[in-house]
Amino acid sequence: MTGVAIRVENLTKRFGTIDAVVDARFTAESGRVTGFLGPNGAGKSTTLRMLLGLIRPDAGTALFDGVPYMDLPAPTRTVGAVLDIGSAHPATTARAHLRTYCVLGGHPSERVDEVIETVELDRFADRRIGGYSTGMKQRLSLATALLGDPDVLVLDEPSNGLDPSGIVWLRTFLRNFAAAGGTVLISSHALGELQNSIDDVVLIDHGRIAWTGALSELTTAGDTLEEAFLRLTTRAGVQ
Ligand SMILES: Nc1ncnc2c1ncn2[C@@H]1O[C@H](COP(=O)(O)OP(=O)(O)OP(=O)(O)O)[C@@H](O)[C@H]1O
Repeated sequence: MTGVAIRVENLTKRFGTIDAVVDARFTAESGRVTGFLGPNGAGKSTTLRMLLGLIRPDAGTALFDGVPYMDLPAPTRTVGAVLDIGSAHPATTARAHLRTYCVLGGHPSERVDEVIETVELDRFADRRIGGYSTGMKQRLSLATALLGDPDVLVLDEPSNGLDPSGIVWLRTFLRNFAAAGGTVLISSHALGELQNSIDDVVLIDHGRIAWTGALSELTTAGDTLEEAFLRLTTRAGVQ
């Protein structure tokens, strides 16, 4: 992998009277797993959506190796994203879904079988997605993100619905992805699990970045990630 850092500078988004994200700055480095944490309504999804060009910021930039997502020459080869597991058509199979996205992304057709194997979806690949459990949908979403063999993964709550073995599998997968030089930005509320999975922390609260740095610095005082999170965030994140 080529080592693509994510740099967010002064990112700002307002919805009517709600300051969803205010002047956010942080980086996610290659070779590291960065946890993007914050209470409900803190601005995580809004930030990730701006990062991926799904909504336009009022101000600021989000760059992948210096380039906005929309200007990347082959975005799905640079960034694999999992934001919404509900978008696949229920009547189609995982294999057909992946074939469609493979063609759309201009990726070699062998990638379909490869990603099915990577996310261990082999047994379910020819079943209709409508009958999938949440965990199976999560694996399919990740498989879709991996089709372009990207350098960066941007994942919103990827462990939701995974069973314990799925959680261990995801943690190992993300650690190996980063060890190979990949960049991972992962949003989650599963703090106990994240403590075992991440290197760096970006904490957002009420739309503002409350803390960034290495997990080891955040927990130097013997705090768990959960204790540090509760110390640094206000009780009710929802605005
Ligand atoms: N399309 C929208 N229109 C109006 N308000 C929005 C919109 N999207 C987000 N918001 C508001 O912006 C704020 C930040 O929401 P966001 O979804 O980014 O938070 P979050 O940190 O991802 O929350 P959660 O952990 O609950 O998923 C919230 O107050 C939310 O209600």
